[in-house]
Amino acid sequence: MTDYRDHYDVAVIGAGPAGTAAALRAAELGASVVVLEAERVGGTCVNTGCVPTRVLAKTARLIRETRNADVYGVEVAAPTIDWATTVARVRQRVDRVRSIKREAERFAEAGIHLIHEGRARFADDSTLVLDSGRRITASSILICVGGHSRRLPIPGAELATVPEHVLDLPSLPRRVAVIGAGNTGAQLVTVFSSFGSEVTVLDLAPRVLMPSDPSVSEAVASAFVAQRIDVRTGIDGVDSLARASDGGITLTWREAGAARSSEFDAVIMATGWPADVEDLGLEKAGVEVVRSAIPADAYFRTAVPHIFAVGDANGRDMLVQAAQFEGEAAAENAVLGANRRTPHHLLPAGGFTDPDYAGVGLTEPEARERDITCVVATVQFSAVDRAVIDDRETGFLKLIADPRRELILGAHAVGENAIEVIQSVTTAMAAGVDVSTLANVRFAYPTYSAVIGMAARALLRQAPPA
Ligand SMILES: Cc1cc2nc3c(=O)[nH]c(=O)nc-3n(C[C@H](O)[C@H](O)[C@H](O)COP(=O)(O)OP(=O)(O)OC[C@H]3O[C@@H](n4cnc5c(N)ncnc54)[C@H](O)[C@@H]3O)c2cc1C
Ligand SMILES: NC(=O)c1ccc[n+]([C@@H]2O[C@H](COP(=O)([O-])OP(=O)(O)OC[C@H]3O[C@@H](n4cnc5c(N)ncnc54)[C@H](O)[C@@H]3O)[C@@H](O)[C@H]2O)c1
Repeated sequence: MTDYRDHYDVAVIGAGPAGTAAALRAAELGASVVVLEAERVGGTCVNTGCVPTRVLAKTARLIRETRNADVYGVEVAAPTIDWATTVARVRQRVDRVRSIKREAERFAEAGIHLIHEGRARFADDSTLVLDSGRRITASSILICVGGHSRRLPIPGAELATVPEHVLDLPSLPRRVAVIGAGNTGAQLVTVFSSFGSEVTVLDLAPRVLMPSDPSVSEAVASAFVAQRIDVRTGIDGVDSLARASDGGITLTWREAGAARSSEFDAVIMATGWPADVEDLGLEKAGVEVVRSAIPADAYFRTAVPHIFAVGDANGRDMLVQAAQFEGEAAAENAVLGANRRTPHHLLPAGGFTDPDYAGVGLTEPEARERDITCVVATVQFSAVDRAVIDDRETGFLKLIADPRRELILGAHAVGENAIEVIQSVTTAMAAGVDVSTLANVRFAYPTYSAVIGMAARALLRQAPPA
């Protein structure tokens, strides 16, 4: 039986990517560490986020490829989705990924106590109380609680499905509305459209994937329209959901000053990701919440210096790769009293729509705001042999560099393997590779990453700014 203590050097609330990385690093530095997890270890990413979404994206890819197989002389019957099997496959892959991550075993091997006794809440700035009643005190507390989806505060919101519960839909919906065209919503749009559902996507923002480079938003939205997805961006607001007489859901929204409504079998609300702070008792610890997240400084310290907010909880870069390096840095700052920061400008990210998209670094508007003379080159996938060979000509890579072409400031891609292409550019950026070195790298033939060399050479060909 585990011999739990009353006091630890470090208490970590949440065993997602942030909490796991933080706890392992703190233990490596010699701290006594406890991890308090209310649900399954692994957090959003593996249980309800990235991993299930990626399995759905693979399923979507399979059905699209099967539909086109006859072009290659492969004769197959028109494919359809067996929803129960699709859901079972997602769950099976999630379990398999969980089995290789082995968080609980790694904690045990590192001497970390993992306590599963419900949710943790602050009683004061050094004391946490679990649902079971157990009290834990710690010299440093790392809040790694992640977030949860947001239901709009409108009548009938309870009829909507939030992204974490998409797999609980009883059957594949014929008509789907996705509210919110961020990373989560856009990917679900592609999944359901590929599965054969009629999809409408609505967003208050003027374009899909609003934080991405505008060229990415434009390309993904054009592809959606070509796939007969009803794209409604820049709407004035969503008003209500109501049960329709046929058992469906009537969604009412305002657009261009007029009220509109339509019926759907499922309405998915992918409208944001507030931190999971509602019942955390933060006020008892003197920690504030601003715009649904816990403000933290560059070293992840909250206003209370021995309490840190890490990963999705601080609302900064809600990505696994950010959560992990923030967790490690925060652990070092907590245990060693260090001031370690993290390289947030080098965070590649993307999603599996049709076509895929990805980006790293500054968008073109951000780069131009800093220096209007920055140089930009875009190479279309239709000029890349491998993309033509594979019939994947839709897409591009955009590279942005400083006027002297010494630094790559950003890279944005749409198309097949966009994320892998962007990852290679990220490696070059992390290594401080200048554009002429990148232009001279040899790329294997025929590859998608060859587009990187082409874009680098295109950047060099541009006239220097006057
Ligand atoms: C649909 C979807 C797809 C995504 N796809 C990607 C992707 O492809 N790539 C990517 O980089 N990111 C993706 N993300 C984002 C990614 O999942 C998050 O950025 C990441 O999981 C954040 O890690 P975290 O440790 O901060 O929080 P979480 O992973 O959310 O973990 C928080 C943990 O804290 C626990 N907890 C919360 N409150 C308490 C409490 N009071 N007491 C005890 N335990 C508590 C929770 O149970 C949970 O296990 C996706 C997100 C979603 C929703
Ligand atoms: N592949 C990935 O890397 C990945 C995947 C999913 C999520 N994430 C991350 O998780 C976080 C949450 O992502 P998300 O997509 O769930 O949320 P988000 O906040 O990024 O996007 C929510 C979208 O909903 C829209 N919206 C909000 N209120 C609305 C309303 N009333 N009516 C219509 N539209 C409305 C917003 O304009 C926005 O476009 C983000 O930081 C994201 O980067 C990453």
